[in-house]
Amino acid sequence: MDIEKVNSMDLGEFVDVFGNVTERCPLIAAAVWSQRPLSDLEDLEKHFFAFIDALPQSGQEGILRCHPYLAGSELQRGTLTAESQREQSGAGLWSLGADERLRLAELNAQYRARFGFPFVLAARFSNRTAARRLLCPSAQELRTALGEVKKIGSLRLADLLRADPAKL
Ligand SMILES: NC(=O)N[C@H]1NC(=O)NC1=O
Repeated sequence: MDIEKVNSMDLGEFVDVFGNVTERCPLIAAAVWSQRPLSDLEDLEKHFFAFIDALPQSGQEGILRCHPYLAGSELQRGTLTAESQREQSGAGLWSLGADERLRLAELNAQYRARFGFPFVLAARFSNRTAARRLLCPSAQELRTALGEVKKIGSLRLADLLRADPAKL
């Protein structure tokens, strides 16, 4: 997909295509649409991130709260968004053993209790040092978690832009 195609989309089409670049936050895509014409694909990503950065803390925490738990019940039930399902399954979270699933559920619960939003990690870049984030000061952790939201968004945008426009 090229930038001319992106700039030619009406609001409905744009939100259909880009509405889940930030998980369950189509409002961000709607806001980016009103910034057209976009100069290039980098500009598109920049507007998503600028919107997130400009939100008050309550809005930034709201974005994090729209994310599903990693390896949570939604993954088991198959009720995640298509993107999350792909990312979490691809990172092996679907096939965790019972012990690992329990350990992750405990970490998710501890993290949620400490920070007030779910633990967010770009699962496709996952590594096992992530549990250390539980020990971070809250302001630092909010920045880290939003950085993960942006990594997830970049990967989702890259997938969409690689996609054949004829299939969109
Ligand atoms: N909680 C959380 O990090 N969720 C996610 N991360 C990711 O890469 N896909 C998700 O659904």
